[in-house]
Amino acid sequence: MSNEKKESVSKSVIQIQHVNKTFYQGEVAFPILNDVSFEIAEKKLVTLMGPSGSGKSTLLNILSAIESADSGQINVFGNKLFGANEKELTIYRRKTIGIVFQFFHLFPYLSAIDNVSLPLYLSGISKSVAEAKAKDALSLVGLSHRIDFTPKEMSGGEKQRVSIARAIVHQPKLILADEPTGNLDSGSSEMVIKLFNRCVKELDISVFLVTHNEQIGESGDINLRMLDGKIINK
Ligand SMILES: Nc1ncnc2c1ncn2[C@@H]1O[C@H](COP(=O)(O)OP(=O)(O)OP(=O)(O)O)[C@@H](O)[C@H]1O
Repeated sequence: MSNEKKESVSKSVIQIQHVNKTFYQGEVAFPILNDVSFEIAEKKLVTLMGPSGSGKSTLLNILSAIESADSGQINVFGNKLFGANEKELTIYRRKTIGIVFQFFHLFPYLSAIDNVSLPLYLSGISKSVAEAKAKDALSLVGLSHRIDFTPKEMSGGEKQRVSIARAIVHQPKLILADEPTGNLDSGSSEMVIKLFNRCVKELDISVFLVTHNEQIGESGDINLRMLDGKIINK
């Protein structure tokens, strides 16, 4: 192996090798991921585009440890997901990743600061420390003036910024986002993408996002394309 090759492998923080996933309806098999392999270096904004049904969310759900692969190797920041037990996956979800959803998944009757601090609090951090960290995260996404507002009192863009604050509050290594701008107007979408770029450049958090938006899909450091359960560019 050349030095150059060694260097690129050692700096890869997402390594996916020969991943397969099939869903079944009764006896009928639907292969969704077909021998997916790729590697991503650290501190990158990665976009993933592809036609509806091509397997993007399935791949993201596997990286999020929401779904498991049928076979293959999945190594994310040193966490080997394939074959990991539930305890290891819980620690991975708590420490290594933050998730951002298209429809925010915030508690509608809790304030922004409670939405962001709750996961920390539930993981055993004291309420005062959790709230201090949540305030910092909300300040980072430009919502210091909205910490006591509930999602019901916020715009879509503000709600997505709260969910980004929740995703970064525990200082994860990787944000996984499924259509994070799919429910937003163009101004709010731009702000969300700018925030993700700041996560990469200022906080050293990698971002892996699925999008249907061509412009966003071209704007990453790495722009992957999926077709029929395969990554067709790397
Ligand atoms: N839990 C499941 N059980 C059965 N089939 C599933 C399951 N999850 C996804 N599928 C099927 O797998 C295929 C790929 O779904 P997936 O959500 O990964 O595609 P996608 O590329 O993200 O599509 P979209 O852009 O429409 O969100 C679809 O045909 C879907 O119906």
